[in-house]
Amino acid sequence: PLVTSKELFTKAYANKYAVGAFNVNNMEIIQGIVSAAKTENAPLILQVSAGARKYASPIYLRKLVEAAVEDSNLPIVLHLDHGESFDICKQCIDDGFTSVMIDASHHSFEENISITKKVVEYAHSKGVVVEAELGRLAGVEDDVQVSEKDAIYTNPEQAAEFVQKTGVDSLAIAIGTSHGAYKFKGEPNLDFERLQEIAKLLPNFPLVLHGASTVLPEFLELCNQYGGDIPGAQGVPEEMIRKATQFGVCKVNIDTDLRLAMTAAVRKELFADPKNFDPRKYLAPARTAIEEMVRHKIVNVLGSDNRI
Ligand SMILES: O=C(COP(=O)(O)O)NO
Ligand SMILES: [Ca+2]
Ligand code: NA
Ligand SMILES: [Zn+2]
Repeated sequence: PLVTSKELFTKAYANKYAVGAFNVNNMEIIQGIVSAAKTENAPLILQVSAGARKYASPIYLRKLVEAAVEDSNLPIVLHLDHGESFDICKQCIDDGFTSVMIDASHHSFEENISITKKVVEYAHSKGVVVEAELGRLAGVEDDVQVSEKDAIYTNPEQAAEFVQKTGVDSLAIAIGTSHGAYKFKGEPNLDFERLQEIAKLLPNFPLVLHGASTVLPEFLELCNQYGGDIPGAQGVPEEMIRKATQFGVCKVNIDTDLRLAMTAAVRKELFADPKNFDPRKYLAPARTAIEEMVRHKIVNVLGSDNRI
């Protein structure tokens, strides 16, 4: 069924695992993710960004997710990723989303609180849960560009005050991750002391990790082997994500690893069969690549297998 993340996060927190939140843009991506979760008996968050709504149009994504729920019978959350305003959050809530993120983290602390509070009031009146963000990730999130200097890590005391004043259901934090395929200049590292401090001040409160793709080398190499040009990309090592799930992180956002898996499979297939012009011939392997990658994440990184 279509569910909110409330119970999913309560169980994830108690058992120290995280629920995968995967960005979706089309049918094959959704099918790949959902079949992986079905195989592994894992709860699932399918998240839609503003860019995805523009690309596929809201109604197609909504209906595709409805089909996924009906076909898989999994507990699935339909979540708005990086909602930029109260209006888009309201629109998605009215459209049947069970969870929305209001990302007002680039505003002042006070402004972030007031916008988030407004979304929480409306969402809760409709039985929908809210994710907000405090702190700034660098990197690219569709059309949200944050430069390195503006990236500010989450302040633990501010996080506690923010949650108390807004009534938000989960909080995306900045501890060193960033969006996209170029996450670290030097060695990858996350501020685990900061994470533990936030978790200590917000016991039993679900934290969200954005920019959590690993940029899996196998797909990076395949992309570059078959005509891609993605030099020097690197993500968050999987053991760091696993570690984060031990300190209150209940939702892990993954988009870039999906993109790389799909692109690698398509590039490889197009090279393999130059005579082919049936899209199904390169979209089916792409779907399978996504399915296998998501199964790997569920079992080896998130720990959300057999949690239904
Ligand atoms: O945070 C993300 C995705 O992050 P990645 O680019 O690391 O997949 N979406 O909101
Ligand atoms: Ca933000
Ligand atoms: Na989100
Ligand atoms: Zn994000």
